[in-house]
Amino acid sequence: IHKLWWTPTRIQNLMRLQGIKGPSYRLLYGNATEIINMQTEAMSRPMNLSHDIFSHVQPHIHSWAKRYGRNFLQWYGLQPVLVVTEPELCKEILNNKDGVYPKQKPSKFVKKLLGDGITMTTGEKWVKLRKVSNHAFHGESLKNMFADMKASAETMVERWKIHEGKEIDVFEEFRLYTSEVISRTAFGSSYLEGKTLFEKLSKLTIIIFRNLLKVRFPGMSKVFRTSDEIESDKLEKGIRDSIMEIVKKREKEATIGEKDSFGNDFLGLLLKAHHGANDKQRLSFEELVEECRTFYFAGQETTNSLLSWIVLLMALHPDWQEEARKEVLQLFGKQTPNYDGLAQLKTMSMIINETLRLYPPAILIVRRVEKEVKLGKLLVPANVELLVPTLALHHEPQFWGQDVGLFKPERFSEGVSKATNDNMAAFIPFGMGPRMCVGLNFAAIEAKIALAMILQRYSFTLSPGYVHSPSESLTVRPQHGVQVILHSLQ
Ligand code: HEM
Repeated sequence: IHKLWWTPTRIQNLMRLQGIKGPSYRLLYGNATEIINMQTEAMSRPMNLSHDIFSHVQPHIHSWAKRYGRNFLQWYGLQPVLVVTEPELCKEILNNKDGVYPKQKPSKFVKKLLGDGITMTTGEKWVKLRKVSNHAFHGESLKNMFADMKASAETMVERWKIHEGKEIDVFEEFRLYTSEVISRTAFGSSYLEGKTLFEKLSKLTIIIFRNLLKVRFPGMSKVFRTSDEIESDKLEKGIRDSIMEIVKKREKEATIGEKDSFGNDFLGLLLKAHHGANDKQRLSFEELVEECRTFYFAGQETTNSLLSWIVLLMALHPDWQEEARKEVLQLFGKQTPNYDGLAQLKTMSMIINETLRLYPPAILIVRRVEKEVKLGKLLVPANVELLVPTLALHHEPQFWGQDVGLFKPERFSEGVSKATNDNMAAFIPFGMGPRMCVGLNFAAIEAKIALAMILQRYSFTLSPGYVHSPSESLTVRPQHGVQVILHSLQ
């Protein structure tokens, strides 16, 4: 009774007294059933070709924010979740100056994907992991990865030759491309070598999303295991085995004891940290495997969706497609784009930003309150989760104007701070503060090189077969792919 009724009622009352309303807590399930029903209903309706996707993808947040106000309380089962869309509060949470808003505790399904790796962990362990990935995905290291990205993009556009004049599903194509890029650049491997690993990651992602809101009686898993629990255990083991194979192969190739013998890519750096002499910096084998799993996932899913949405938007807006092509041809002609030149693609950056605003691949950022804390004027009790809904902020007319749902890359013509009126929390596709995306620059270069090479060779129009259905499955992805017709420019 204490856990199921007294605590939720106390928290609900405490928040109501401070003006924070929300859908009422329901015994054991909280608002999980309502959320699932609203999402199922929204997904069952076809969507017209509009970019007003907020009410379609997150109908509960859309409708409850309207009904209860900018900040409201909802319940994932017994877990109270404070949804925060007030920019000042979002900033306070994400900047996390005093370390009072750590990452949420992952559910047992999420743990199978992300473990206690960089995206989930805190404290000294996070500092140690972040140091390795900062080194691997910034500055010179990033420049060194460019040749592999270019080669992967070349392979992709070569493959497209057989689709000239025909329909092509770019979501599927970018899945291969982004898998190839992260395999080659970070792990010195290839998509084919990691094929089963990616397939298992993809299946695990679907299971995780399916179970995010499922409520189970405490201790139930010890008595009865669902088919998803059994399947996810198998997938977790399969992923681990595939990663071990890649790691062992690299270890074998290396001459232990020689400087840099493990290589300078991400896997090489992880192995160096694993075999390193410094106790404090050393990674255990478990930590190494977790990091590989995280980057195989984070490095692929997000950029895959982003590239697909960009192509959709450029197919719908041929004027912007033409502008972007003009810029690429002016800078590179028909030559393969070079690393430094990519930074000068201004129109393309505007298109990327506007796509990230309308279709941010990562739509929720979650933190938790460990001990009672003052957030702005609100007193938030311990164990409440805080949810910063990126999609809601990116689709807020108060920040972006009444044309919020329109694709208008010109918003970003004078940079992000001008586009947001210095309201930093209005545009956070890569998060904000110390936990901001490690792969931001990597993703930007990966996207630009692919788009530049496509624009040099092809124009594209939307296929009549395309069905618009942005759906959430850890990232916002096109449920039925993005089909376009390719027209050769050669
Ligand atoms: C369009 C592409 C991408 C988007 C939209 C994106 C989005 C995000 C967001 C919103 C966060 C912050 C999460 C939070 O604060 O809780 C994040 C963190 C992270 N991202 Fe990305 N990401 C992208 C690409 C990548 C790539 C390519 C990689 C790897 C190469 C990557 C690796 C990570 C990692 C490791 C973190 C955790 C950082 C930490 O907690 O210190 N991401 N990403």
